Amino acid sequence: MKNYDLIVIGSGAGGLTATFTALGFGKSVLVIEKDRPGGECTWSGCIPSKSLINQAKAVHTARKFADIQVDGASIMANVRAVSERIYEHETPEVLQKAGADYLNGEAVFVDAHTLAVGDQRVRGKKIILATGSAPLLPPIPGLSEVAPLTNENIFQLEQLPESLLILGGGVISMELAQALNRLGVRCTVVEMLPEVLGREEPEFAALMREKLASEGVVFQLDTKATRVEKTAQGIRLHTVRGTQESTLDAEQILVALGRAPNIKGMGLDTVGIQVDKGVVVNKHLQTSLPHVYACGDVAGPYLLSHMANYQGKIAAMNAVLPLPVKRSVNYQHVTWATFTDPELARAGMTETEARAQYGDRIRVYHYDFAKLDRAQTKAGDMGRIKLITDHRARVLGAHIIAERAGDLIAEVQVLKTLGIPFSKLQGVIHPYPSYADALRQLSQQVFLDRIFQHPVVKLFRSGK
Ligand SMILES: Cc1cc2nc3c(=O)[nH]c(=O)nc-3n(C[C@H](O)[C@H](O)[C@H](O)COP(=O)(O)OP(=O)(O)OC[C@H]3O[C@@H](n4cnc5c(N)ncnc54)[C@H](O)[C@@H]3O)c2cc1C
Ligand SMILES: NC(=O)c1ccc[n+]([C@@H]2O[C@H](COP(=O)([O-])OP(=O)(O)OC[C@H]3O[C@@H](n4cnc5c(N)ncnc54)[C@H](O)[C@@H]3O)[C@@H](O)[C@H]2O)c1
Repeated sequence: MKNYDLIVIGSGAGGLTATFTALGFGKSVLVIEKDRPGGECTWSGCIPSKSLINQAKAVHTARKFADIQVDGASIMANVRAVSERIYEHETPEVLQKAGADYLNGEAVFVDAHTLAVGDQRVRGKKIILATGSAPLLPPIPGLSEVAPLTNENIFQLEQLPESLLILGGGVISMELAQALNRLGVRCTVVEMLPEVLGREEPEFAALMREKLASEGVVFQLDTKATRVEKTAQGIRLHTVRGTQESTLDAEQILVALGRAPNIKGMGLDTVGIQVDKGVVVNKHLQTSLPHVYACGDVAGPYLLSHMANYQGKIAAMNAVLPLPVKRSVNYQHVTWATFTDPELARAGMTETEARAQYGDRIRVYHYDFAKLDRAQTKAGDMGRIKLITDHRARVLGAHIIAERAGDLIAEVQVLKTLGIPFSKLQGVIHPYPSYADALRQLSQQVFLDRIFQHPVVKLFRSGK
């Protein structure tokens, strides 16, 4: 039986990063993958969704100037072609060329160090679980019988449906509802909470919903799905809102209700690896078996590609380096973006979270892109920034809804992570007319506020 320094189970964002990190330290690494390398990001997540979003945005823009007919089949073929292009950098051959061994199959624990892959047995001094997550399918009567769409099969569609019910008003729902609606699919979003995008600053989530609604997406908020059935035309969803029952009809239904960790059939219980919402890990990403680590969606808490990368690197270093002190994860500076149009990006806390922690000493600033020349050059370009700082202008939270918000947040993220007061940005030259200049303009506001908040200036002004 072959013995490895490290066995990585799963080759998505987390597993690939862990593999290349361990290889970089000259360790022997085996990657076990049941499907193709690349994982959700490449095949059924970030990449195909962003490709669909980009094409839908092009169609939406073109429609302002001409009568455009959408060819759903070629759009979906393009989506798949983009995934194949990304995959070229992640194939088993690429992994083997970098020095890893590769086994195709499902890994099952035989004992704490031994894994079975079909008939083969392999042994690892250390093991990393990077098996990701799958769409959560709640036990709504009739749902599994109608073979619903999920992120795992929607990008394989050859044709776009005429109409689509989307269960859940989270990130997947908002990104896909807008894109598909722009491509001519009538979308209805059913969300059980009073507002969509529950992880966002509430006023920005509302702005995003209003934007999508203005484009034609229908929202049923505060609404629970109770039953699903097949009809001659497609799908009928039974819902309840308070005490009011009703039905919604569409050609197909997409389930986007959150995720469940991929752990089934791996024998985790036989070797004593604890599982709660996901695989339970400590701050060093060790599971309840200290030589077994976990990273990415299977562990959480942030189900994001860049967080899987971040954790994958730390898990691999802790697993293979004989250092006396292990590295710890630090979630103080997490950021993410929702790639709707406009994009919605967040770094750090909401205002409510910041107030709960810092009380009324926080400062809150707002910026409207109506003041930004660049935004004015594009009709209908809406945008807002909400910035929350401590009394020394250090960023506690930032929320941007705007064109390129996912990129703009990176500048805020640098200041936040390095502890640089936001007011310092006012002295940094920015290109004109750029979207990023909005941040410089906002920093002038923060800079002036700092001056006016200074006790001496306050005293002087109160004496006037
Ligand atoms: C529609 C959609 C859009 C998204 N967009 C974004 C985005 O824009 N930005 C972002 O940051 N995140 C996005 N995400 C989230 C992102 O895709 C995930 O957080 C990320 O892919 C998780 O990486 P991972 O390595 O943990 O798992 P995965 O990428 O899921 O990889 C797990 C791998 O393990 C394999 N595997 C599972 N079980 C076994 C087993 N027993 N044996 C062997 N192999 C196994 C699987 O086949 C898979 O290849 C999106 C998700 C979805 C669904
Ligand atoms: N741009 C990005 O970074 C990006 C894009 C897509 C997905 N993702 C990741 O994928 C993960 C999964 O996305 P998701 O959209 O499936 O989950 P989500 O957690 O974002 O949203 C699920 C939504 O479904 C609602 N819901 C749950 N049960 C319901 C029910 N029975 N009836 C009606 N509504 C119900 C929830 O209230 C919630 O709003 C996210 O956590 C995110 O991290 C990230």
